[in-house]
Amino acid sequence: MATVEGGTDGWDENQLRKYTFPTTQLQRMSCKDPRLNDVIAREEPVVITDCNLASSASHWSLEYLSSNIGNGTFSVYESDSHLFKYFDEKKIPGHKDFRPEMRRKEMKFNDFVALMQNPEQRRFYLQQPLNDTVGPQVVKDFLQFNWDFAKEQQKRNGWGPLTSNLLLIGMAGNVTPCHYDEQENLFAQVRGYKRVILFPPEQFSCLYPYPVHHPHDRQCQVDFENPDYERFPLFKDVAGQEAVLGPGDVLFLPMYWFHHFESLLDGGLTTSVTFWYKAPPVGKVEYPLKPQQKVAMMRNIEKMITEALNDQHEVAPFMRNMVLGRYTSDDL
Ligand SMILES: O=C(O)CCC(=O)C(=O)O
Ligand SMILES: [Fe+2]
Repeated sequence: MATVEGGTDGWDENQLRKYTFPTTQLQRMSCKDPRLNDVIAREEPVVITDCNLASSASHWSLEYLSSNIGNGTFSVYESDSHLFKYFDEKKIPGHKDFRPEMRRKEMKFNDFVALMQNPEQRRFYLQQPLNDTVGPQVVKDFLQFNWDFAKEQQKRNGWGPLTSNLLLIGMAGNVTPCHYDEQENLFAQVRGYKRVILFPPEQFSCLYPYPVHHPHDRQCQVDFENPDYERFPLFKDVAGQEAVLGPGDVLFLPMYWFHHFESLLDGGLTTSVTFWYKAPPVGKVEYPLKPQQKVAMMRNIEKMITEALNDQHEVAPFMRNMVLGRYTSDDL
């Protein structure tokens, strides 16, 4: 089989894309480190280096998967560029002029393998939740994930149920642009190297997520490769935390943290598996509110206004009327 697979023997700086904003290194910690539980409890991101969460999948090459993953269908995105900017298909009908930059195709795993071997300059990204169509060997690997570790974190932190394990197989250089999700995530890097850049929920105003009614809800509007500082002036103040995740690394990605992922340039394929958990139930509210609670509040208020107006074109003027000149300075 052609050597499109990612390696295991490291990476160098030239494989990272270049951006304008500063970053610091994200903390890395052993799962035996007594500080780890407190870090996760404080909802701080961390790279866990040795918890073997999905190590039983480390042999998931294309060849192995094509023989063992079964005959189910897989969602494979094709993009016009290296950017795979997610959109919510349910929100397109209200946005007649919306033209997604990527398309979803449903195919058998072997069709994806064929595309990987002869991509003809095209860009693809497989993103499919693991389900019960997988073959018995893959079920065995799945059962050997370190569920003890995952369940311990779920219990300790009061997370809700596991909702899905998304299998991601991406081509070198693919980018998932900056967005936030509404679930807790243990993100297991299985094969190849992926860089992640994170921004805390307090940087909401620097990152300018789309309106909630837009198909790109939860995604940042700012183009990291060519920021428009006139439209998005506070992007000048953004500062990230970054890490390169290699095989065996697990990122704890707290809910509402903004994240950008890139499969390293010239690094071959990358394979990752997410462990997404529902948020803990809302307990007793304590003040001051946490930044992520404020982001959740803004979403809820925006949703309520959008629903009540029943016409998304009315949302922007309504919000401007409410805020501009009345809440634009701290003096009043
Ligand atoms: O790995 C990627 O490209 C995107 C992953 C992601 O956005 C997530 O796990 O929430
Ligand atoms: Fe995400």
